[in-house]
Amino acid sequence: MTAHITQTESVDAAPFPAPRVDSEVGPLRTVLLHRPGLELKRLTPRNNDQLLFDGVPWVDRAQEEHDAFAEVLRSRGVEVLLLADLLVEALHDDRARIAGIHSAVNERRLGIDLADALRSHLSSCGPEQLATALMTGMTFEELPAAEGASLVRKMHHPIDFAVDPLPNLLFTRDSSVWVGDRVAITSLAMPARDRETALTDLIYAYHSRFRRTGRAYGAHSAPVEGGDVLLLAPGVLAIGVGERTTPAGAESFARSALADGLAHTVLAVPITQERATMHLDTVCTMVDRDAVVMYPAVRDNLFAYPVRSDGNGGVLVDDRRPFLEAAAEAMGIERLRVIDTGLDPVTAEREQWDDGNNTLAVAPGLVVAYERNVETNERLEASGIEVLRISGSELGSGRGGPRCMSCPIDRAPLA
Ligand SMILES: NC(=O)NCCC[C@H](N)C(=O)O
Repeated sequence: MTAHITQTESVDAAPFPAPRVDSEVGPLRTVLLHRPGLELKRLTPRNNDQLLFDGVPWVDRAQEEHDAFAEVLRSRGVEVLLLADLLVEALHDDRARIAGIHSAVNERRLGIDLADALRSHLSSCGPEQLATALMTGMTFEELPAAEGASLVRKMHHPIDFAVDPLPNLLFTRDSSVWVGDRVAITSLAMPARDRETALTDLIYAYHSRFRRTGRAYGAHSAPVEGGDVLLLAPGVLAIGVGERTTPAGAESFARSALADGLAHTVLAVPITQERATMHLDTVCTMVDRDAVVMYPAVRDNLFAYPVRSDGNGGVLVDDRRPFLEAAAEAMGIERLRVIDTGLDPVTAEREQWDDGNNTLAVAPGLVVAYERNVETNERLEASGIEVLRISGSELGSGRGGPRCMSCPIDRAPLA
């Protein structure tokens, strides 16, 4: 599990206004994306399952699709920050370098000698080369030649990973999440993604842009992934509990958000523990102030445990209730509108698998969605939602859509 970095207390005048995110749909001003890079070229039919991809993507095309996604956002006035750029910039700080190297060198895998050698190799790298190693990983044959005598190295296959690649960096949604003016570094459940948070942690700790950003959640280790956290309205969070976020993760995230005054109500929402529904945002995302797009198969059996503060640093947990009812009440609205993703169960299941429900709101009633989910998009439009279509034939092989591939850093408040 990643150790969280204690944030520096620097009070340098920041050239950027303090960012914040209070909702899912407030006009998007700044977003963090990751343009897929060489780490995707590490995927093979032998390792793709373990690395959480459902196939082996055509990397050049995935990059083109991602560039088009970023361009759609820019064309709507959104500032796009790229994770690799932030990482390189942060790695100019020696403390960030130490943290990055520490996260990459696995002594259990490498043994003492090779771990030492790798540490000194990475220490000699410039910020760009180090960032590439941290994201792309290293095979044993890519280690510097000087370690040729290591038994560990001799006994590994040359293309085994000495440092694992991080192909799921593409899904920036999961490794950090903003609530109000604070950022939470999450705790990722799957070993293939564990190290991603070491990178978001060091970016938010050491990149000059985030020097004044406070932390939410703190150094908790119970799994919570950003794809499970929905900011339904200012002060109202929903947290999916399923394959990734655990009950303990939801409880500690809720406790922390309530104690910090970042939320008044947290809805813990059980979801089926399987790959197709790995996060809450695979079955439900907000498309307007009072509307969600939702997989019809879960519509009537999605429940929520409302969690509130007891006023004494503890929490009160209510009995479970239908999610839509509990959400509307906590949001202070009469009804949360639901746009179904197709009535025919086979189409609905196909489009859910292809992230039809995983939309990214650019503003109330304006979302980015994969073009392939034809029926879902038509239904959204029939309900008055404007859909910006992007292609995702290659991007989608990692099983994530526009919301998964984006971490909003700044949204304007809802009027
Ligand atoms: N929020 C999301 O649903 N993120 C998608 C993550 C996909 C990634 N391949 C994973 O299995 O974790």
